[in-house]
Formats: sequence, C-alpha cells, structure tokens
Amino acid sequence: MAELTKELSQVKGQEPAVPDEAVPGKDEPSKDVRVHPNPAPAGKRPLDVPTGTPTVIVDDLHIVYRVYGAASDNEKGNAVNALTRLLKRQGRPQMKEVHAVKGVSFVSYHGDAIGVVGRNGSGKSTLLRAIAGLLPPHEGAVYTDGQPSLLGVNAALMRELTGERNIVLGCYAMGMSPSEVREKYQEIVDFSGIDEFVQLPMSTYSSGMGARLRFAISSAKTHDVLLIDEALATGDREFRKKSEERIKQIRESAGTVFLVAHDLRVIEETCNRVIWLHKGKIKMDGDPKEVLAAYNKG
Ligand SMILES: Nc1ncnc2c1ncn2[C@@H]1O[C@H](COP(=O)(O)OP(=O)(O)OP(=O)(O)O)[C@@H](O)[C@H]1O
Repeated sequence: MAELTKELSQVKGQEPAVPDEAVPGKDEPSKDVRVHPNPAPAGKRPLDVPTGTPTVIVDDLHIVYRVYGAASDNEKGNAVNALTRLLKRQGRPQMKEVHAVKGVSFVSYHGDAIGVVGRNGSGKSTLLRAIAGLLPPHEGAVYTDGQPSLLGVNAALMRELTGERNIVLGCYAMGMSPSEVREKYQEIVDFSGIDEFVQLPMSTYSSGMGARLRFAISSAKTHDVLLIDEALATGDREFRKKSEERIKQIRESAGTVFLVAHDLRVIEETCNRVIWLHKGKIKMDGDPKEVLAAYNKG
C-alpha cells in the first residue's frame, strides 16, 4: 500500500503521503512489482504516453476460490471412504481453497494498453475478472475510475438468439440508446465480418465467428477500462489487424485496455506495457520488449 500511496501522490504532484522511512526496501529496486513510470519515457510515440490519470489501482489483491466438496487424494471416492464418512456422520469432503492471485499491486493509467502474460493457471483470467468486479477480493482492493467491461471468450451472449438480436441486446446492456444502437448496428456487423450469418442463431457460429462478434459489440462503445481475455487469439490475421487498430483507437480516446493473450506477438504489437504473472504473483511489469524477452527465457 505504501508504494501505491507514494506513486499516487507523485501523480497528483504532491509529497508522498507515506514518509520515505516508512517504505520497506527503500532505495532497493523492487523485486516483484515495478509501478508504471509516469510520465512515459521520452522518445515514445504520442499513443504510448499515458496521460497520467490512474484508471485502475490494484492494491495487494488476493483472490481465493473455494471449491466445496473437493476431495483430497485420500478422501477420494471409494466405498471405504464413503462408509467411514457415513459412520462418522461427516458431510461431504471438506472445502478446498485455491489461492489464485497472491498479493498483486499495480496502477494503470489513461492510455495504457497492458498485456497480461503467464503460464496456464498463473491467474491472468482471475485478475481480469477481479478488476471487472466479478470476483470479491479475499484481501486487498481494486479501485477503478469508470466502469470496467470484461470482454471474454465466454462473454454473455445468448447462443440461441440470432447475431442480430445479440447485437441489439449487447448494445443495450452496455447502456446505448435505441438511436445509438441503430447508428452502430451496421458498423458492428461489418467489423465482425459475419455477413449473412447475422440472421442465424449464434449456436451455428464457429468459435472464431462468435469471438469476432463479441469483440465487435464490446468495442463499439468507448470504454473507460476494457478487459479482453483471449478474444483476439481466435480471429484470423485480417481480423487481428482490425482489432489491433480498434484497441489503438480505444487508447487514443483515453481509455485503458487490459489484454490476456497467449499469442505474444499480438501483445507486443498492441501493448505499451506488459505484466507477467507467475503462480498468482507479479514476476515482472514494464516495457513489452523487456518483459517478453525475460518471459521467453524462462
Ligand atoms: N472457478 C474456479 N474455481 C476454482 N479454481 C479456479 C477457478 N477458476 C480458476 N481457478 C484456479 O485458479 C488458478 C488461476 O486460474 P486462471 O484461470 O486465472 O489462470 P490463467 O492464467 O488465466 O490460465 P489459462 O492461461 O489456462 O487461461 C488456477 O489454479 C485455476 O485452477
């Protein structure tokens, strides 16, 4: 918290609220968390310069999943264990906890496009869902300026409805007025490239088509904080190019984008900053080239 408080004070041009002596590890480079430099380093393109206003503050965040009825290895379903439980009048096997995010802290700014990388199970999707407000912190906190919108491969469109109905409902769900929906409708269809499939139920779409439509709907509106979980990975080359352009536009309109993708090339081309998660903790946070080089090594 001390580090974040200091960082925010600098953003506001004030003296740090926490005295330097109180900051543990002062004068030492931080091992895990490097808060984004502000202002951005000289020589960067205007697009790469965040405006300095924080959009998301993640403060020592811990997320724990509780899995009820999860059996440990020696509790697993055989007849003897079941009978023992019955005789001892025990209920189902005990609850298991999965500590998915372990003390993550960082600040994002207007104009940031942040790639989140890490191995399977390192906590990327969990972190995005927590920023979107879909998972309560076990400890710590997430503060956001504006409404974060999570665009996931599983975003809530209705498979039994046509693409057309999903576009209309999706736009209303994002708070657009009927006239805005009419105005944006054709642009969404064109951007998604699903053509005449728009008249068919989404259950007939390939996973790539569904992902493209979701991205087209979600990005039709300017978001303060847009969280994208792998949606770009399923598109083809041409669609990826269009999506990258769209993400740049969102950044230009002073929003913040978080992008989880296993395709590191997409991250390198789209983001001005990368956070590397490892076993639920931040291993590195900074310039995409540096972080991705370290990530590829190891
Ligand atoms: N609903 C859930 N219930 C219990 N545990 C979960 C749940 N969702 C995720 N986990 C666990 O939390 C940890 C982090 O998962 P998460 O999906 O956030 O990782 P990830 O980095 O996004 O993985 P991937 O790259 O495979 O998508 C994993 O150990 C996973 O098993």
